[in-house]
Amino acid sequence: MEWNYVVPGIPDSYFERDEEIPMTKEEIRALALSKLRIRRGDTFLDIGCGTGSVTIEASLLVGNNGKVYGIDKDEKAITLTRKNAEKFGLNNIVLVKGEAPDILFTLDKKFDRIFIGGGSEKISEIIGASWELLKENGRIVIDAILLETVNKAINAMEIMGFQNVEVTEVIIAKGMRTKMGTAMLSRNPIFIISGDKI
Ligand SMILES: C[S@@+](CC[C@H](N)C(=O)[O-])C[C@H]1O[C@@H](n2cnc3c(N)ncnc32)[C@H](O)[C@@H]1O
Repeated sequence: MEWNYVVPGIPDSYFERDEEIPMTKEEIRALALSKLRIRRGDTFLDIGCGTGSVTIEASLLVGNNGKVYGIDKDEKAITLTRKNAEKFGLNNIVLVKGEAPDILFTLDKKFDRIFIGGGSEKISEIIGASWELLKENGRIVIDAILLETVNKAINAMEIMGFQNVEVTEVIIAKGMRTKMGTAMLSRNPIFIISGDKI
């Protein structure tokens, strides 16, 4: 599979899927990647890589001089992400099966950018660990569905000392053709939380 465009937002249909494994959908993914402000050569950590769509896009954005680490507690998610990495012909990706936050301390690596797409039950601890793993001037982005996760994430980010903490709520509606015309179907709201380690 080829993606030669310089902007993120690979169509969802380009990815191998498994009905048991969730995926960050293309519009939300494009926004989250934009908030991450990824640079060529960055070292990127994707916590809860799921289907691998964020891992794949980050891999393309950091390029051959960069590196992407994908973590998931579910072996099936790791296998699916690997399949997608192969489908897109990417070789700057390292996949590790394990549960955050514990697995994060075994990586022995510092990161320029961290994305948290899973792990809502332990979000405070995962944000704490991410602070330790982020380089100076590193940036974190968290996708959340639950209000409780947003609340915990903001508190944890403030306690750790993240700067420029911002919360964006996104509600995507997609057009669906009906006999009468095009009806808009809303998806559930997603919160995108971002901050800097300065
Ligand atoms: C919404 S999905 C992420 C989708 C992914 N961003 C993508 O683009 O395909 C969340 C993932 O986080 C994983 N997860 C949840 N809690 C975790 C934890 N504590 N440590 C590691 N992975 C976790 C789940 O197994 C699931 O695959």
